[in-house]
Amino acid sequence: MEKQVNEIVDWLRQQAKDAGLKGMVVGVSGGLDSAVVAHLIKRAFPENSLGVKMPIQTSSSNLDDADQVIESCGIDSITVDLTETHEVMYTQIRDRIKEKKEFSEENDQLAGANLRARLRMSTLYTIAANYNYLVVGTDNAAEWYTGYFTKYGDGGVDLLPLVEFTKGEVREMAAFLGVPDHIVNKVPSADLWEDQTDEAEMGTTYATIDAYLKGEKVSEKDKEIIESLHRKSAHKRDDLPQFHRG
Ligand SMILES: Nc1ncnc2c1ncn2[C@@H]1O[C@H](COP(=O)(O)OP(=O)(O)OC[C@H]2O[C@@H]([n+]3cccc(C(=O)O)c3)[C@H](O)[C@@H]2O)[C@@H](O)[C@H]1O
Ligand SMILES: Nc1ncnc2c1ncn2[C@@H]1O[C@H](COP(=O)(O)OP(=O)(O)OP(=O)(O)O)[C@@H](O)[C@H]1O
Ligand SMILES: [Mg+2]
Repeated sequence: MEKQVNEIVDWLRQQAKDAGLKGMVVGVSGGLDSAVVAHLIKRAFPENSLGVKMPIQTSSSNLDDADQVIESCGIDSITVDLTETHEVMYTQIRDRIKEKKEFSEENDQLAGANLRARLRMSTLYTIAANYNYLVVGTDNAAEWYTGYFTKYGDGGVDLLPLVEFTKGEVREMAAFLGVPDHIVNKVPSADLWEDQTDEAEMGTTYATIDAYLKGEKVSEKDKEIIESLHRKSAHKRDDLPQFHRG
């Protein structure tokens, strides 16, 4: 694992150099993937890395976990509470749609959830612009393949250092880097609504997606779920946006 970590750290430094920028910023949720990225950017840029906590009705236990991640790698940090921003913005948007009597109860939860991810993206880019930093994303191979991220939200980043690593490999990397044990073993959650878990929403497990990506055999049903998620999210991985060419 040391070799992979050193390679990523070198790559991060090279990316900053190529961009003519000084360092990197990441959102720290208290989850596994951002814990690993926070450790990696702190290693790459000890004096020019920043972890940003951006609670939106976030539980105190996730906030504690984010603090523990920050402490475990010693990264400089900042907190921008977006709870009120989200509330004001989403209420206003919903009210205008409701006036037209076109509000969808069915789509409400996901629409509000994706707005959370996009407010965090805007916050990270605003901070990056101040510090002359790049914005680092946390997607791993399983999330990228299945499109389990918000387009222009947590998917709206400059670099994806973990995109070739399975969730299991990210977990191993976390243990190697000294991420606290209970975060290494935490149930993955996008934390976009109460009790959300990635695996319940996707309808399959990370272990299964990891196995599939490594070319191992998985059940026909799991294969169908994974391939369907992959197909439906192709637009998120393609060159963006699609151009009309006459
Ligand atoms: N074929 C197509 N060509 C071009 N664009 C297309 C399209 N189909 C949809 N779209 C556009 O994409 C939008 C839908 O995509 P998107 O907005 O991303 O939304 P969607 O994929 O529906 O939802 C995001 C998913 O990612 C999960 N997520 C989000 C954030 C963080 C995490 C996490 O793990 O932490 C997980 C979240 O729980 C949810 O399952 C549509 O509203 C439409 O604008
Ligand atoms: N409350 C938050 N504060 C700061 N950043 C956040 C917050 N919630 C989500 N993010 C950002 O969105 C990214 C996507 O969330 P995701 O849940 O996939 O990753 P994670 O929480 O780091 O790990 P896991 O998938 O194991 O929960 C996070 O890695 C983080 O960069
Ligand atoms: Mg999470």
